[in-house]
Amino acid sequence: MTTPHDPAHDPALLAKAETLIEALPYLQRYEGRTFVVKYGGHAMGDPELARDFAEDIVLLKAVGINPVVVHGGGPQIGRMLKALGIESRFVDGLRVTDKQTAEVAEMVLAGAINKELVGWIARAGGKAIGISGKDGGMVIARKVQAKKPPKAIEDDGEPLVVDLGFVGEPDRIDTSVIDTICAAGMIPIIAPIGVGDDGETYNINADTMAGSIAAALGAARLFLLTDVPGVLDKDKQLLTNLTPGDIARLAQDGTISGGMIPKLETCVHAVEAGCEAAVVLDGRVPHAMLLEFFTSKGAGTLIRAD
Ligand SMILES: Nc1ncnc2c1ncn2[C@@H]1O[C@H](COP(=O)(O)OP(=O)(O)O)[C@@H](O)[C@H]1O
Ligand SMILES: CC(=O)N[C@@H](CCC(=O)OP(=O)(O)O)C(=O)O
Repeated sequence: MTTPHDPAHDPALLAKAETLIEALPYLQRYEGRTFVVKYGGHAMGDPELARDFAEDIVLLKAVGINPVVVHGGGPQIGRMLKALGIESRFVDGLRVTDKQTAEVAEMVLAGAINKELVGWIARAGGKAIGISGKDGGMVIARKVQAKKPPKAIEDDGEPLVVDLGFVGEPDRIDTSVIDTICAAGMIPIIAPIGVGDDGETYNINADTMAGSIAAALGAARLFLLTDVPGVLDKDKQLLTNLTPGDIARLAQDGTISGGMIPKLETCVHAVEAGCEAAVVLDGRVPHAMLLEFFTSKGAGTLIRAD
């Protein structure tokens, strides 16, 4: 004989219901708002994580939030350049981009990766439109000049200005293309490529692109998915809340370094220019974004203006 299953006393089912109820105030507060999510090239290698990511994005859309995805693809560009016998060189974390490299970057970002992500969203039951910053004249880029680190300072004491070639940063953003896609019930997937006033194609760092788009949209959140649990202190403990002032101190005392510096500069720019808050979180954790957003515990590091 079997005992009939009693859902009212099943602890696992009750826990699921509690999790949904815990999400209710967040759903009410953010309905109709925009979340910009940067999905980095490192996180894309694992198909299970890509599937989880797509499900999270489709869930956000289903509950009335407008997700806007900006993706990277640095490792994938590097592999394609290598296969073509072209060397990759980085200065200040930015890829030195000659004409041929710009063509490869556009092919990999706006072609292969962009359409792969559109496919993942479709498999999760959503509708995505894949575009780059060039489409609809959305992102007009200006050329970036990099300064080499202090050790490269020349004899006359002046930092050596390096010509990065066709590396850009957003100068002007027309958000009407994004608004149109969102209003049609679809999810924009954006490759970090822009066009200059000179008509040239510019390769834009994906964090920078996401931050500028979040600021232009006045997004409720900018999520930057990376390969660490968030910003860590000198004892490797997670710093859960930071302001631009805290970030300046952490940069000065050397707590943050490498790729985390431009990433946090992007967050500071975004929160000071109209985005409500930015979050650096671990893209290797399944459903990290949902945990951060829909539970009271949160995850990762939240950055708000002072
Ligand atoms: N204080 C810090 N906390 C966390 N990560 C840090 C810190 N300082 C430097 N980092 C480095 O920043 C890296 C994240 O930046 P980056 O490699 O540019 O990420 P992504 O490729 O995901 O854009 C981490 O993998 C880590 O090595
Ligand atoms: C100018 C510049 O460096 N552009 C980046 C664009 C891709 C990117 O940023 O990808 P991830 O987020 O995966 O690193 C590049 O060429 O690698």
